[in-house]
Amino acid sequence: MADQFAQTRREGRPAGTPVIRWQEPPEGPVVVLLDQTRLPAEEVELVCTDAPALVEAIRSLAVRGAPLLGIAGAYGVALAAARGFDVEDAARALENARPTAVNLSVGVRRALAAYRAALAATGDPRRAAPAALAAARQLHQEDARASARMAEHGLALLDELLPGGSHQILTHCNTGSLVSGGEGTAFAVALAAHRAGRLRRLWVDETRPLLQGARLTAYEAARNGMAYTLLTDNAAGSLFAAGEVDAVLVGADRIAADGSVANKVGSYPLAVLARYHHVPFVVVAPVTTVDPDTPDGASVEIEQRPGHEVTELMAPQAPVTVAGGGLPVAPLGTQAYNPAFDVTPPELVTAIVTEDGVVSPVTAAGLAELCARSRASTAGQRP
Ligand SMILES: CSC[C@@H](O)[C@@H](O)C(=O)COP(=O)(O)O
Repeated sequence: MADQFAQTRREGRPAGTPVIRWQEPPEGPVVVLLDQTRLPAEEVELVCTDAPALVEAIRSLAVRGAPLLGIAGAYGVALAAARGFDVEDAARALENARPTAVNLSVGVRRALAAYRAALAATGDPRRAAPAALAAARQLHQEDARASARMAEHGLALLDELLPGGSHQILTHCNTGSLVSGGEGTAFAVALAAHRAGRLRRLWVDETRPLLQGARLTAYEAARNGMAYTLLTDNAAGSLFAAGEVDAVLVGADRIAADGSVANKVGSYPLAVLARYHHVPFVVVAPVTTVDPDTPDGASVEIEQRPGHEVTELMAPQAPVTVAGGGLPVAPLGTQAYNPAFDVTPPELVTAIVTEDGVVSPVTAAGLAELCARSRASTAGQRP
C-alpha cells in the first residue's frame, strides 16, 4: 500500500511548518504530513492523495501521537469527501487503523458527522465535502488552543507540587509539537517550565522499541534549546534511586472513565517507580482523550505491534535485511512480545492535566465532573 502515496523530499523544512496540512494543488486536494519515521535523520513529507494512504501513514507511525491521530483522521475523512471516494468506507478504515488512541475515532467521527449533516441538508456529496474539511480544520485549531491551556495548567500544577527552584523532569515517548496542532501535551508543560526558568533538565526516555523519545523528543528538546539528557528506558530506576527525578510528565492515548491511563508502553513502570520514590506522576492530555465509554483499564484495547520491531533495530541503511528491513538483534525466528501501550491505574497517577483543568486525586467522579464542565463550555461553540 505504501506506493499509494507520493513522497516529496524537502530539505531544511522551515520552522513553524505544520506537521500536517491540507493543500489544494491543481491535481486535487492532498493531506501533507511530516514523516516521523525518518526523523531526526531527514525531514521528508508524505503527500497523501487518498484515505488508504493516510491509513498506511498512521499504521507505519509516519503520523502518530494521540492528538495528531485525531487531526489526521478528520483530514482523512475530508480528503475522501473532497475526492469523491466512499466517505463511510474511508471513515471506517481510518478509525480502525490503530485501536488504542481514542482521539483517532473522535477526529474521524467529528468530520464524518459534519459531512453527514451537510449531506442530509444538501443531498449533494460535492457540496457536503467542505463541511468535513471545516470540521477537520476546527479540530486542528482547537488542539492548538488546548495545548496552550494544558501548558498553563501544567505549569501551575508543577509550581504547586514542586515549589521554588528549577527541576528535573522525566518524560516518556514523544508528546510535543510533532503530535499536535500546538506544542503538545506533556512536552508542552516541560517547555513552559523551560521558558519560565523552572526546568533544570529534561530526562528523555529513549522509548523502545521505536525510539520516539530518542528520535523525536530529543529532536524537539534540542530545537527548543532545552537542557536534556537521553537515557535507556531501563536506566530510569537508578535515576530515581539517585534522587535525580523531581516529576514525571507523560501523555495519554486513552483515559478510561475510572482514570486508568493507557499510554506508550513503559509508562506504567515509571508510575510504579515514581510512587516508590515519592515523585509526582502527572498525565497531560486533552479532554478528547478521556473516553467515558471505556469503563476501566482492562477494557482498553492495547495495540500489539509486529515482533520485528523488537527483534531488529530500525536502521534504514542496515546491511542485513530481514522481515522488517532492520538490523537483526535476535536469532532469526525469535518471538517477541510487543505491546505498543500499557495501562497505569488511577491510584498511581498524581494528577491528570487537561485544557479545562486538573483532576487530582484521580477519581471517576472527578473525571466525569471535568468532562461535563468541558462539554458545557464547548457547547454552542461548534457549528
Ligand atoms: C500527546 S501524545 C500521547 C501519546 O499519544 C504518546 O505518549 C504515545 O504513546 C504515542 O504513541 P505512538 O505509538 O508513538 O503513537
